[in-house]
Amino acid sequence: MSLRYLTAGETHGPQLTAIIEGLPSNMRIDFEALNFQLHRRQKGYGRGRRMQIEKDTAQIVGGVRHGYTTGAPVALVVENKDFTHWRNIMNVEPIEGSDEEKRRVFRPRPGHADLNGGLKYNLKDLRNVLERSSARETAVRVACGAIARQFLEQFGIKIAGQVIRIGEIEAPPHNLPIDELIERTEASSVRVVDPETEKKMEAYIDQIKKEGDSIGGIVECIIEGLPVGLGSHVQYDRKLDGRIAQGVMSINAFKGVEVGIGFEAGRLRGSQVHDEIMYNEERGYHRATNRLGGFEGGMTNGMPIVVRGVMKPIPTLYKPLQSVDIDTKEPFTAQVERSDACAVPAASVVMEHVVTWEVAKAFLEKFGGDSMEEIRANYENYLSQLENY
Ligand SMILES: Cc1cc2nc3c(=O)[nH]c(=O)nc-3n(C[C@H](O)[C@H](O)[C@H](O)COP(=O)(O)O)c2cc1C
Ligand SMILES: C=C(O[C@@H]1CC(C(=O)O)=C[C@@H](OP(=O)(O)O)[C@H]1O)C(=O)O
Repeated sequence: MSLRYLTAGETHGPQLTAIIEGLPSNMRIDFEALNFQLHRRQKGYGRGRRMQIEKDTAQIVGGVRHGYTTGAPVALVVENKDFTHWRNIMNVEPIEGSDEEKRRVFRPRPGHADLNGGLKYNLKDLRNVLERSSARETAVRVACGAIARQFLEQFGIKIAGQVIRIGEIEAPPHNLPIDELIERTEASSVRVVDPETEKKMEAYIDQIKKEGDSIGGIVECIIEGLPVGLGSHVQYDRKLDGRIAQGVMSINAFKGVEVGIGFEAGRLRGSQVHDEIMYNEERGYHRATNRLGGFEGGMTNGMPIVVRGVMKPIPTLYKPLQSVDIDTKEPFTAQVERSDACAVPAASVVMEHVVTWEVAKAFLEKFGGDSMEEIRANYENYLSQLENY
């Protein structure tokens, strides 16, 4: 059985819930490290008032005893502190009351799931769509990814993320080692390494917000320390780069994904793109460059994985866009819900964990076992196979 999870819960409901299946037994869970990742997702310049209300922590309610997994499904919940303000609106019982009291949404917001979901599920209160389509759900996706991260870290694998662009402001390229990249982006309000860029991005977000507008950007995830051969060329749905792309595209507001130099590969010649193969005693097989972002044939090639995703601007604007009232069919401006102006730094943390999840899943498929001990033995055996190749 491969690693998988499902989530449930509404953005203004009592909590978000996730069930993870397929984790091995005897894996230590570091609760502090888990909550640190949730905290990282909440930070970031440009977020709205909701993030001041929430104090995300994951409570594990199944599958872990005395700090170690048992091999049973792991269940976890993240509370919505904001629920206290929405208790009546979100009530599962039928309630009397006007549309206003129920906060019924009937003017769909362009760029959101509102209208498509209303039509598809035959829901006349679009709140029944937006409650679930909200990116609030990414809190538990990060929690699941944070557990996957702890699993991979036990094999010396390191994961970093950074913001590459917010609107017109691009972060200058750098060649920092991964530990320094992690340290520098952690200290930045917009998850960049360069303090000058940080200042520019903050001022830019302030300006966009003042104009009642929103802005998107580009984020990058890097994973180092992976062995050759995660994923497979033999079947379309085993190609790990393909699975990562699906994961990234499933994040709210993500409109594109690229691996390594990505779309740039359409402009360059073969001699400028492919990574030449080298060998020496110390490193074994390796590549002179890493333009293909750690993948050939849907498999890892031992170089760091480099994945980028593009996030569109937040759809809810304080100067709302044209829409239609679903009762009267009259033109109207869309309903304004409280909103972020820019969530690109937060989205970079989400993307890290989504990519990490796919990598952990592929790792378990390759070295699968029911306990950490069994997986470690399989892993070491494979490493010696590689060494003797
Ligand atoms: C971390 C994060 C925070 C977000 N915050 C908001 C927000 O405050 N307001 C909003 O309108 N959209 C926000 N979004 C984007 C919407 O959730 C998303 O655009 C919407 O659900 C429609 O999905 P789609 O853009 O993938 O088609 C956020 C997305 C992410 C990843
Ligand atoms: C709650 C989160 O993000 C939310 C994502 C979101 C959306 O439409 O996607 C809309 C906003 O929700 P609200 O209308 O309650 O302010 C964001 O705050 C979160 O990231 O935890």
